[in-house]
Order: sequence, then C-alpha cells, then structure tokens
Amino acid sequence: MDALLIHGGNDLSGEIQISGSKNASLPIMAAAMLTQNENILKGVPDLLDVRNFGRILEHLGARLRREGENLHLNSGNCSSRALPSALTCTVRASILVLGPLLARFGHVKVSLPGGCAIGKRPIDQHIKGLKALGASFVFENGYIVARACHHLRGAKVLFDVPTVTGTMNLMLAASLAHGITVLSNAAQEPEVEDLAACLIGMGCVIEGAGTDQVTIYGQRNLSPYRYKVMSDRIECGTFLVAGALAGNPLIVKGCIHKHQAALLEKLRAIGARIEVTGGSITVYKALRPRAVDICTGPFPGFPTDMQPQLMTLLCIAEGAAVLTEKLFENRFMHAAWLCRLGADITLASDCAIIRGVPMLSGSTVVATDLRASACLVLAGLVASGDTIVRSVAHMDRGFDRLDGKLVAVGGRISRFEE
Ligand SMILES: CC(=O)N[C@H]1[C@@H](OP(=O)(O)OP(=O)(O)OC[C@H]2O[C@@H](n3ccc(=O)[nH]c3=O)[C@H](O)[C@@H]2O)O[C@H](CO)[C@@H](O)[C@@H]1O
Ligand SMILES: C=C(OP(=O)(O)O)C(=O)O
Repeated sequence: MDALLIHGGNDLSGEIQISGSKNASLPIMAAAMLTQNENILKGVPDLLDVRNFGRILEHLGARLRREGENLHLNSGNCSSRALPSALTCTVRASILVLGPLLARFGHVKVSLPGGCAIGKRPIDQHIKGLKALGASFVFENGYIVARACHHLRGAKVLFDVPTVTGTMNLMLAASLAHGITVLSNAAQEPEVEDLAACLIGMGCVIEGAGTDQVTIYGQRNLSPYRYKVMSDRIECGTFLVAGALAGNPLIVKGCIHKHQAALLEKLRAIGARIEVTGGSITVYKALRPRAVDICTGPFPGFPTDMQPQLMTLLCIAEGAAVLTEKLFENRFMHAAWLCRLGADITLASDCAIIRGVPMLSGSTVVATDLRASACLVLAGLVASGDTIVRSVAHMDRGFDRLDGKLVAVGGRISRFEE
C-alpha cells in the first residue's frame, strides 16, 4: 500500500484546478443504467471509487471507455446480475444500482455497500422509498434481493432523515416509474441537483431538486446523456483549508462559490483572508488562526465531509473550539492520529473539544478513511519535520491526485510503496 512522506513548513502558492465531483459522478454513472445507448459523462475525476464503480457496471454488462476526462458508458447489453460483496464493498455508491435496476429489469440482487467506516450507515430509507414505489425486499445470505412484480409506480415518500444517496436512488427509480413520485424531507445537497439536471437532460421532468421536496414525473423511456459533472466541492473545500493553513496565497480554480458558503464563513471567522472572483477563490493563510465552534449538518449546513480537514486547522488555533459531528457516529477516528502529531483533542460523544497548540510536530500516522486522510496530509504540511501518512489508498478512493496537486503549489510530499 502507498504512503506519503511530507516535509512540513512550506507555504503553498500558485493555482490549483478542482476536478469533477466524485459524489456527483457516481450517481450519474448509475443513471447510464436507465438507457440503452451510449452516454458521455465529461469531467470525470480519476480516482479509485470511479474505477471501482465502473467495474460494478461492467459486471452488470455495461461497456465503459475512458477518453481523457470523458467517460463513455453503454448499458445496452446489461442484465440484472447478482453483485457480490467483493464488488459492492469497494464503494458506497454501489447501492445506487438498486433504483435503476429495479426500474429497468424489475429485480436486483446486491450485497450491502462499502465506503468509509464512519458509522452504521443504514439503508432503511432507500428500502422504505423503493417499497413505496412497489418493490418488495428479502435479505438472504448477505444479499438484498428486491423485486417489482409489476412496473414501479410513482408514490409519495417521506424520508425519516434526509439521505443523499437515498434521495438519488429514489430519483433514479422514479424516473422510469409509472406516474409521479414526490420525495419529502429529501436531501438538498448540490450533488442531488446535479443528478437531477442530468436526468432532466435525459427527458425526465423533475421539480424541486435542491429543496426538501423533489417531484419526479416518470417516463416510459429516457434518452442517453451527454453531461459535464459539477466540480468537486469537497476537494475544493480541502484546498481552501490548505490555503487557510499555508496559502501565500493559494488560488483555487473551478470553485462553485455558493457550495462553499458554510465553509467560507468559518474560514473567515478563523482568520483567513479570502477573495472570491468568479470561479476562483484566493486564500491567504491565517497568521494565528482563532478557535471557532463548528457543527456539521445537511446542506446548506457545514459539510461532514469537511469536518476532519477543519479539525486540523483548529488544532493550531488560539483557544478552544467545539467541533460537533451530527451525521455520523464514528467520524472522529482522525482525532487520535492528530494527537500523535501533538494536537490536544478530547472526545465526548458527538463532540471533539480541540485546544489549540502553537505547532504540530511530524510523526507517523495512519489514514482511517477518505477525508481523515486529507486532514492528516494537511496536518503534515504545517507540522515541523517529517510526517508519514500510511494507508493513503483511502485518499486515492476519493481525491484526484491530491498529493500531486499540492506538490505543484509548493508542498513537499513524496509517495512511496510500503
Ligand atoms: C457517495 C456519497 O455521496 N457519499 C456521501 C453521502 O453519503 P450517504 O448518502 O451514505 O449519506 P446519507 O445522506 O445517506 O446519510 C445521512 C444520515 O442519514 C442516515 N441514514 C441514511 C440512509 C438511510 O437509509 N438511513 C439513515 O438513517 C445516516 O446514517 C446518516 O446519519 O452523503 C454523506 C452526507 O453528506 C457524505 O458524507 C458522503 O460523502
Ligand atoms: C464518506 C464519503 O464517501 P463514501 O460515502 O463513498 O464512503 C466521502 O466522500 O467523504
């Protein structure tokens, strides 16, 4: 497995271009299962989750071909084959085949999804919603087996909690269902809106995506898409935090400003100077960051996928901050490793109390999940001396060349095989 050696202390200056969004690319790849002809997704990031999800679609009979940043997907020869855990455990979004396969073939057999081990991550809301559309479910030998004896039918679905992939799964299924589906308490994340924009381009009628009520008018057939995925707001946010830590200045290009509102408010309060010009955000490091309390929440709240990176910044802030994680019950695994680098963090239930220290110092740490790996890389960039971050396969799952992009703006990082 690869590891990174980071020599801390260098400023970061220059431009970084943001890649396409992982969490929008995966559901849009799943949408290719709704059509018979060739779809083209543009701006697809080069990362492990995309490759692994591609393997899942290929297992189902789809043909995929990458040409630079464009991914061609053709699911004309697909059938609903069983998806074993060896495939589904590689990527959380594997659960997104449920909706399209049920809508198109009327049956699915799929093992439970993998992804970051940041909590229990149940899929009861996906199942509740698909049941409302007429599917029945049994669980046998580790597989979810779903059937729709008749065509899926539009229905009213009230989610108990807003779920991002749950909302997407229902949108995918409902787009080929008979009649109208209304999703209430739906997730409002930008990736949901991006999937809706793609489905609308395929001929589906969808209202309200990006609000808590989404209405989908099911279609008999959908056309293939030619669609450019939105830029990755979590990659963007990660580089904005890198800028607040070490920017002199760091210019992040390809940003969608409205996606960063919650993060920018906190970075400014912490003391970073930030200038927004069109699709670029320039960040100057906070000379002595100030402690600020943060609480994660569904969009437009503070994103849980940025919580670990913010923890790094708060580790070297003046004063004590309370960081509250409201979405996932096991998303503080990085705290122990930040303490190895000299941070002072106390965990209490869903809170981390972070007492800022003047400086972190290099050590060997282990990435436990995707965004935790980014927080440790950021910590290595500002720690004194050398930091080794092990298990960066987690990082490669969801970041398009994070280390390479940081090296290009002055980060001293080298990759080696352990
Ligand atoms: C591939 C992808 O897009 N992953 C993102 C997606 O994950 P994912 O879609 O898995 O996250 P959800 O939005 O579903 O989870 C939100 C909350 O709802 C709960 N829940 C979810 C589904 C369900 O059936 N029952 C239930 O109780 C979860 O335990 C969690 O507490 O949104 C998360 C929240 O923004 C992000 O951290 C992930 O990066
Ligand atoms: C938690 C994440 O990914 P996944 O849902 O794929 O595990 C993430 O992108 O931060």
